[in-house]
Amino acid sequence: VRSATREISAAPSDGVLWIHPFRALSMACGHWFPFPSQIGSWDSKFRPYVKHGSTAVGSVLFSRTMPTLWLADAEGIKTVAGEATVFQKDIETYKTVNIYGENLVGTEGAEWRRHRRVAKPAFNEACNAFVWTDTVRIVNEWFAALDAVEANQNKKSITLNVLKDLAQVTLLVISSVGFGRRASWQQNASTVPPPGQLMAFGPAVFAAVHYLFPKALTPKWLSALSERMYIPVIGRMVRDVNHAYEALKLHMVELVSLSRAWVVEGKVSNMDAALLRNLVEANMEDEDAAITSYKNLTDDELFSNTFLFLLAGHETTAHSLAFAVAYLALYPDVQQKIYDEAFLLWPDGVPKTASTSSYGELMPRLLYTLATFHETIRLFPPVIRISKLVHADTTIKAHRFTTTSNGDIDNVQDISVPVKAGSMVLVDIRGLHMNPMYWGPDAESFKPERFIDTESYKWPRDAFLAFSAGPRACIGQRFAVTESVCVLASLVRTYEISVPEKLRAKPFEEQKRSLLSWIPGITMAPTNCVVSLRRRS
Ligand code: HEM
Repeated sequence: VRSATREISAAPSDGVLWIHPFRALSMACGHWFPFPSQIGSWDSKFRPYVKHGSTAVGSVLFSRTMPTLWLADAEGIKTVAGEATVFQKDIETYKTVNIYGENLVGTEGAEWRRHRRVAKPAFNEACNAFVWTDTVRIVNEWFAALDAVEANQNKKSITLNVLKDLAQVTLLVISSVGFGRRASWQQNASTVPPPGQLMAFGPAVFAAVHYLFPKALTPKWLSALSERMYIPVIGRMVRDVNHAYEALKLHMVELVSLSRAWVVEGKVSNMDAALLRNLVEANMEDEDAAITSYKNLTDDELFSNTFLFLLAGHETTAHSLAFAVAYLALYPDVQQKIYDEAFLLWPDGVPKTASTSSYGELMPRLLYTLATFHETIRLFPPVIRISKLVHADTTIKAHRFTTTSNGDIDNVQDISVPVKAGSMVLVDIRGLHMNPMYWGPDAESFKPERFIDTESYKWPRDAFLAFSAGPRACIGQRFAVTESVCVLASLVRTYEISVPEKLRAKPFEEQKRSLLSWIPGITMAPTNCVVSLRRRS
């Protein structure tokens, strides 16, 4: 440990990192340990960097006696994100999502390029236009369901935890745009599965996401054994996990078979379910050749990417939207500005359907809504950190500084931190987002205006990393932003969002603590986005 500490001694050391930041234990006890002032805590924000007066802080990962450098520095992170051969993904940490095989997020180098080249062409402006039209269609279904609840309860407003509904919205959007599956809003766990299926589509995806960690932690022999004999305590759960993944696989087989048939019969247009079509076509090409052609996917990779996109394409966006809705309940002035923006677009209310051209016309007019979404994921980035393994000796730029009593950063000095091959660099997204060097002394406050450029101010692009950066940046960034802006504008145009009745008399800080509470999970997961919705006249 001592020699590992010496290797990164140019950065101040925070000591030993006892818990691997990407293991299940880090998620299980992430709220309490490491303590929030320590590096590696899910809730440390920028505190450890202030403690050490440096935007680069060293520590040693105990389980691998590996020197690790934590970075909350825009300049240093730009190098790490940009130099893809020196800083490679620590793919070990992505095994959890490799349930069905290798996929885009969990591969590196030539393998990763092969997956990315297959998927990338589907993420274009035509796809974003479909995201817009499908989101309008799906939020209308959601609003109709909300109105039905309101009418049933005979009340003027309803109170609900929006996360479940937003997960449903975002799942329906990725299923429709990416995979051509137009599922109904009404599906839930008790929906009778269609013939040949074990569960309805939506519930199968949610169950698989719910059981992601148990699935990754259960050895194959235990899964098989649980189907043959009674295993006390955990047997039932293991069987439920098996059931969920089998149910999802059956749906994926159906999606793939349909798409394959359409491709063979030449029935698909270039735009329809482009993501699925790309994956399927790559799987069909060169069937007899060895897997050396870049545009080729094995069956396992086809299913694994399908699962990955269903998961990554809805979970992060749903969590971000739920935090955003909680913020809108807490900050009525911000909500009013979104309403004003949305009213100009839709004076008669959100239309029941939208044409694909409305994306290009309306999206650029929702600048404040976009700023609000960005500000939400600055404060609550779903992915809070990314690990990279260092493959060659190199140096990383960072800064030393002092902090004044009002939180201002002072005496900033450039430093260069040498890192050796075999070390790990942890890109601390939440730390960077809370760094006052870029976001000012009020970096922890919610202010969408900081994402609006003016003549004298350009918001610091390099200090915003919610979608990562460089070649491994999120492939679905524009997809997520289009969908989220459309959901937020439509929701605010249709409903007034407020803090729920039982919190109204409480002090603001308590309301905030309650509505913005979260737990560590695959991503930062909101736990209590309970708001009151009243339909606007
Ligand atoms: C608010 C929503 C989203 C956020 C904040 C987000 C964030 C991120 C981040 C930080 C990464 C890099 C992860 C890493 O390197 O470990 C990433 C990668 C990825 N995201 Fe997203 N994402 C969002 C929505 C989406 C959507 C809607 C899709 C698909 C439709 C998607 C698909 C992916 C995929 C496939 C990757 C892996 C890309 C690669 O490694 O080449 N994401 N995302």
